[in-house]
Amino acid sequence: MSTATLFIDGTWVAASDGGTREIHCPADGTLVGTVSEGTADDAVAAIAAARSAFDRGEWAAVPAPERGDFLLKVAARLQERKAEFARAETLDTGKRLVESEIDMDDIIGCFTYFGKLAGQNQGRLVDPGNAAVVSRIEYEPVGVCGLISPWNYPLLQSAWKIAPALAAGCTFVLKPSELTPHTCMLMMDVLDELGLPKGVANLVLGAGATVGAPLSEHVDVDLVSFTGGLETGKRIAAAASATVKKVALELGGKNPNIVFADADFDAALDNALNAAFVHSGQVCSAGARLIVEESIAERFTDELVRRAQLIRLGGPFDEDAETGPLISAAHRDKVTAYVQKGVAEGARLRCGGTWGTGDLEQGFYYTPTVLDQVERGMSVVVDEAFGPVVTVETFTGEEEAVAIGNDTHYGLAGAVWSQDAGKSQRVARRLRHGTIWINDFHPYLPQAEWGGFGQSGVGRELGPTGLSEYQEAKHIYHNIDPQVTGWFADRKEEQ
Ligand SMILES: NC(=O)c1ccc[n+]([C@@H]2O[C@H](COP(=O)([O-])OP(=O)(O)OC[C@H]3O[C@@H](n4cnc5c(N)ncnc54)[C@H](O)[C@@H]3O)[C@@H](O)[C@H]2O)c1
Ligand SMILES: C[N+](C)(C)CC=O
Repeated sequence: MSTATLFIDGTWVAASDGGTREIHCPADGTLVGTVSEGTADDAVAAIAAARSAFDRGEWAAVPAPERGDFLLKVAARLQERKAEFARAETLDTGKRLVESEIDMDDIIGCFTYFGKLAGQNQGRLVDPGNAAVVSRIEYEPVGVCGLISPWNYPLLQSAWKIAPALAAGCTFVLKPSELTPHTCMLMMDVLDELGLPKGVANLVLGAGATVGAPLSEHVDVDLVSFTGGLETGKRIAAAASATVKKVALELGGKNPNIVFADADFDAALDNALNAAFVHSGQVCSAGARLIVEESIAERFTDELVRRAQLIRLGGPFDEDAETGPLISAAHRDKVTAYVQKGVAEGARLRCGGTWGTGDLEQGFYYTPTVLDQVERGMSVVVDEAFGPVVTVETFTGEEEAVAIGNDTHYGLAGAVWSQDAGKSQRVARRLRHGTIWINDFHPYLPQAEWGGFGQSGVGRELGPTGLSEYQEAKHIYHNIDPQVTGWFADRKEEQ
């Protein structure tokens, strides 16, 4: 691709200062491509294009069912180009090709879901209790949206924003992570080739503080929807408050995976590995906090450690590999320091805690890590690792399981493993997290809301609420038989 990789007002342009950035595959350091490194001026130009397109009203005026049809065409085109997209995602992130293919299926499912939902909510009539009044609620697009996404699921997390924004009739400026831009560029290509009016979809690339910040600060942006880390989320919410923007935040998690003694042992164990180590733990909902009932804890942990040591690390196209690298050297340093701090605080390192060796030295591999003998309050129990690190805590009985599972400032997701349906349901209801799986881990559905309690975020993506985030409810109250109210007397005779 050329370095004209910003998409502003329907045109591919280079950064205004000619800046570029090389993207390297984290699995082996190979050069994937060179893209434009946008400036703050580029972000402001993209906002202006989105504002002008919104104010012209072309996209919002398209009837909602037809906007939905457009999303269904996007889904069909993504299906046709699935292999190209999956390969690009894998090269940018280092994740296994099969994972990128699964992500593509989820992305296609997301566009299909919002495509069908778009035409379904045409407002509602309200009974005003007065025969002379027609009162109705209409849902209008919120306006210009700033969409900021992370590197772990670059297109998927962007799709969760793009699809409902377009369904609602909004215009947007998308800013993906500077580390993983390629699939978002391909997405703009699809939207453009399918004829989305110019200025409706805009893409800026570059560092968060430079091209991301204007999306939360600029007065012409009506909503900022952000997925990423807690500290960045706080900065975005604070910046957005100056113009009272709507803010949607999808942040991190420290997600409890609670295993009762009466769980199906093999299924719980296998899923505990998935929960913690899929995508090398770079998943917001990773089950990084394993909480096991005391009576089975030793056997469960021993087996977890044995199995974790068998996990095969490797590059995205290595068919024997089961999980891949971390995203960058800087991130691997962060995970390394995180584990070292935990050990210094008293956690016992049962396995992992090392970098990949041999061929893996070309990439940013970190071995699956299990820490036990941890205490509530230790940094490894409180903070998100966002790497292949799981801590093991123990409990006795339901009360303690719930207390430990809720002992976090986050509240994104969690799981309960038990063959006692009543107990699982009771515990699930009491856990303060946005998603609870019972006897499963990780599935998410486009038709089910996703988001966090506590400091895991504000608002919801997916499901009907995921569309409402991009809409304003307007009440139109029509008095068809206006009368003089007589509230203020007409004192003509006194004048
Ligand atoms: N809740 C969810 O659904 C969900 C999903 C995926 C990832 N996450 C979270 O994302 C985090 C990992 O992603 P990350 O490292 O890319 O996060 P990050 O916060 O570092 O970056 C996310 C995005 O924000 C941009 N950004 C950084 N500073 C900015 C600023 N000042 N203004 C505007 N934009 C700015 C970045 O360039 C990037 O595009 C983890 O904490 C993970 O849990 C959450
Ligand atoms: C939301 N999810 C699970 C797809 C990705 C989180 O990092």
